[in-house]
Amino acid sequence: MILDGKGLAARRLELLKEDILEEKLSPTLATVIVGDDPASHMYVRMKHRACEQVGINSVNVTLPADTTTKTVLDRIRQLNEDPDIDGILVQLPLPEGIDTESVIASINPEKDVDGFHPLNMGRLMTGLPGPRPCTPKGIMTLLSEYNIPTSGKRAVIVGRSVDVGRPIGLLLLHADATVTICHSKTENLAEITRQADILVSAAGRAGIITADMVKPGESVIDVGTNQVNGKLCGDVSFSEVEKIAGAITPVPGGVGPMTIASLMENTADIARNRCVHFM
Ligand SMILES: Nc1nc(=O)c2c([nH]1)NC[C@@H]1CN(c3ccc(C(=O)N[C@@H](CCC(=O)O)C(=O)O)cc3)C=[N+]21
Repeated sequence: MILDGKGLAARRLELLKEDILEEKLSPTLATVIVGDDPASHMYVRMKHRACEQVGINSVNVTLPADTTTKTVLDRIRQLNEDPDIDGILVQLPLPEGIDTESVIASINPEKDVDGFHPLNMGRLMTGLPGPRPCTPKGIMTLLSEYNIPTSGKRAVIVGRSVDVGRPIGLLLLHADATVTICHSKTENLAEITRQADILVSAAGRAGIITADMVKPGESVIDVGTNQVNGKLCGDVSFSEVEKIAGAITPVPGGVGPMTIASLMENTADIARNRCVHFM
């Protein structure tokens, strides 16, 4: 079965649009992009398009690639203090020379739509409510909407990034999965991935998940967004793994659109709660 992230995300955006109207919310998302990386600009444009679709206002701040960390921090302070801004998203990766950790830590945690602020990472770790990182949240929505069980199941994650690998591990753990996080130093990777009921690949290496690494019936979630000869492809060798997996997400059309849907949901949640729910 192919897991249709694109279709599910579209349905969720429709529902969110109705909720925003009914609840008379007027959320505003601010995006901050530093430099001129074409992929980053494309992603930010997609986020603004989604905002338009659901009735979220959006503003963008673009800073030149040679901006100093201090200038980025100053702009974020302005957005933090602006009562008209509900959510702040700093598009990653930031150009070399900018202190990403300080930038993320400077975002008001109440406006942190990505859930990347250390306080919100702590809330995720402990299971307290808070905004959850968008890609992991989108994956959990996809699993639950397709009734793919997690409780007692073996989840194997390939990749230990702070934005995907680690937080999806925690969300799956909170959902009572038995979680293994693999990475570039893992020995006998195929042996481990073959034991999974749910395999999440967030390694960022095209084609690293091959048919021999997947057991029949396994659910395979592909987070890869790799450019290969100008074409977007995932971490999974789709054509061979599709025949073995019980369920699999395509790239494009799988996790990517769910990430954007989660971002819209987080932005609306922040507008609803405004310092209440997350504290
Ligand atoms: N602060 C921050 N938050 C992020 O959430 C964040 C980020 N920085 N930096 C980059 C990554 C990447 N990311 C994607 C979002 C949507 C698609 C997506 O919708 N992709 C489409 C295809 C797009 C295409 O056609 O190229 C799909 O998979 O179907 C992909 C990747 C969010 N990220």
